Amino acid sequence: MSTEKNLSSPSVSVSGGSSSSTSRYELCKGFNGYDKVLLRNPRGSSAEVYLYGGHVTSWKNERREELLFLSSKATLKPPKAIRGGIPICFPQFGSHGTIDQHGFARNRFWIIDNDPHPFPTNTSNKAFVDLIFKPSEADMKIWPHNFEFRLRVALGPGGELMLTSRIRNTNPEGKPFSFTFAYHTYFSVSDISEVRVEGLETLDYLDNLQKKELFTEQGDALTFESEVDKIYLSTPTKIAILDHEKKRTFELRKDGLPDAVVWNPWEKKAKAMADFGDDEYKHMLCVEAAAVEMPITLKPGEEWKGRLELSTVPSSYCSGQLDPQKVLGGI
Ligand SMILES: O=P(O)(O)OC[C@H]1O[C@H](O)[C@H](O)[C@@H](O)[C@@H]1O
Repeated sequence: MSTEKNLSSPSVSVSGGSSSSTSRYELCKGFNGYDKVLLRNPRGSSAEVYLYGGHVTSWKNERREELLFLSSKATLKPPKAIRGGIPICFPQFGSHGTIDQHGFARNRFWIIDNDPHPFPTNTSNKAFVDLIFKPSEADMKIWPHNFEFRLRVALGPGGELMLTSRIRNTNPEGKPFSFTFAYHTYFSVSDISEVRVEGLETLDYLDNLQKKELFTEQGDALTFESEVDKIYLSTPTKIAILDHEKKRTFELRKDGLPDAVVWNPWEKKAKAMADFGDDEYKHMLCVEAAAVEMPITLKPGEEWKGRLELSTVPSSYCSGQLDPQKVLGGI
């Protein structure tokens, strides 16, 4: 079954969030009849978010080109998470803890929050949706904490995709909790051998393929010739993913998320994944804004905010400009 006919196909839609003359989003039925939210901006860019997982599955530019990778074998069958797009890993990233891989936010149903907590709103952003996820009693048996997880997904005027997570500790009896987190973004790339990542050179990383041991990256931009699964520590707020063949550079900006995970399963692991095509590793790269090394701790009443912004620029504009010193200096 093709992805177009499944996870990406819109059907009947209902407008929502009509606090202004233009609606902020449309609610449609997507794959298997599951609800998804469609965001569009007037210049033609768009994004799609399934309520299952609060999961962004599509982000298209003005020319309607898909910018995120979504596997042709992706399914929407709870409790399986959707393979591709932007899964939310919470309250645990990977196997760094005692609960299931990547936590449970990615395989729970979120709801639309039409009355979100006060949010600093950029008036030029007309396309956005607020989602909320609160744990059920069953979730509290897995992870015994009360929380409210608010996710805003917005499409900027220039087609940039912005995700803001706000997680609040609502434990009644004064109990703090700690969590790890990632926006597990799957970027669509023309050919993995033509891709380089700038902004992570010379940094320390934990290598998941080598028992999470600590190493230091060499001075060059990252390129890819084999499986990679690394957690870069204390990374700059800007990272660039250059796709030479497409002459396109993704810019990833993040806030509140010090780490960055880089993952490509390569051939052998790709073949072992039921919801991933054998050759699809050539056309994707995960670069994940994350907080893994130092878990985030919240006391009751406290809130944490983690923000991701994705945009694209022509490669020639960006290449070579993201040297770590400039990036760290915020230039
Ligand atoms: O298959 P999933 O549970 O979605 O995980 C997919 C991948 O996610 C992250 O990038 C981890 O670092 C990898 O170790 C993991 O294989």
